[in-house]
Amino acid sequence: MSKPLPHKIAVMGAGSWGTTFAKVLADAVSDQDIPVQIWARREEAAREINERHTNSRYLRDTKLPTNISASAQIAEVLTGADLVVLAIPSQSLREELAKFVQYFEQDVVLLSLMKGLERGTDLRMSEVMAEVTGIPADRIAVLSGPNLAMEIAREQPTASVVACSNAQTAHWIAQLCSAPYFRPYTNDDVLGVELGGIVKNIIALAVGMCDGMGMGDNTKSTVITRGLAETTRLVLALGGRLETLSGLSGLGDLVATCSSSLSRNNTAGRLLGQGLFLEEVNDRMSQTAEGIKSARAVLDLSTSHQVDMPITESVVMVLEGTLSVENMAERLLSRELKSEGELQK
Ligand SMILES: NC(=O)c1ccc[n+]([C@@H]2O[C@H](COP(=O)([O-])OP(=O)(O)OC[C@H]3O[C@@H](n4cnc5c(N)ncnc54)[C@H](O)[C@@H]3O)[C@@H](O)[C@H]2O)c1
Ligand SMILES: O=P(O)(O)OC[C@H](O)CO
Repeated sequence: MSKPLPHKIAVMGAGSWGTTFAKVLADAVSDQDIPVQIWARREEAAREINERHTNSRYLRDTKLPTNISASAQIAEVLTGADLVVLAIPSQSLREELAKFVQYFEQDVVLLSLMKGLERGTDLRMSEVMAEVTGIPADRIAVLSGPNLAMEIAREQPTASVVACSNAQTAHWIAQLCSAPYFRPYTNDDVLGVELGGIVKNIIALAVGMCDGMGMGDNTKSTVITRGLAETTRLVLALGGRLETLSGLSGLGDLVATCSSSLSRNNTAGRLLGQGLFLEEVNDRMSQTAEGIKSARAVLDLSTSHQVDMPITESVVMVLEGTLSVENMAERLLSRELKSEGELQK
């Protein structure tokens, strides 16, 4: 028997992707009378969405569907929601979830849109969600793919992946976010899908650095390709599947993020490559660039599983001030020669 439609969908986070994905959901379920409600931290943001159907801070002139409402009250948004979508910065998830958990409905399904690894624990967001809420894995899913929010807000066609250990849950969510301009596939390799989305942010920082230093397409293509190789080594060492990395949440997202000036990680890398200090870059970024915070956690995770991730390691060194961007290429190119096909640790 298939799972019944939800009574209500809650989206926690009124930033760039939370608001855009709320639009995807609202467009997907528009003929089914399912309300979509966004939780915004700021009252003014909630009021703007309700009264003007816009979120101008993040999505400029995008008009949001009228079946989206917003509130700054956590209890109001979560009450009655059978699907809760989480779209806040990864490093704040644990703290925010602790406030949300008391309002979750009995059989709620959680969907993470986040692409970061928790510093200090090296946990993926789906793992933090399981740990904090006690909700079983068959009701925790992640969505990841080449999904630059601004393009999707403009309804430019794209695809994505809904990953859950339970195929029925993944299919249920995929149906709920299948819009004319958004096509979700399903996958049961949650680890592979999630890690692809996390590591590509760090590779995009590295590609941005190359760009900022004026390097050309050969260099950037080399970083993207070898970035995929080190992502693959990590995913395989942790039990994910090789084919996930050639899919939308692996290669697809890596290519989109590393080649787009809309990417915050790519932009942050470019600014570092142009010689700005990290503090200056952080000051200029008004939105979340997950790779900056996750890079150290990814390196720690790889070290604890003896996985070699030289690009990630170099990015961490640049971020932590122990390597200059100018010396990054020399550090990477002077390593011992090896066979291209080595996908093991
Ligand atoms: N923007 C994209 O194109 C995109 C696409 C795919 C995935 N993602 C991922 O989705 C997640 C959210 O990204 P986004 O683009 O919506 O970020 P954003 O910076 O645009 O918005 C983050 C939102 O979270 C809110 N928030 C709630 N609690 C917070 C707290 N404790 N600290 C700080 N902010 C808090 C902020 O007010 C803001 O509305 C990230 O993990 C990102 O990697 C983003
Ligand atoms: O803007 P970024 O760098 O956070 O990337 C956004 C999305 O993850 C692209 O899929």
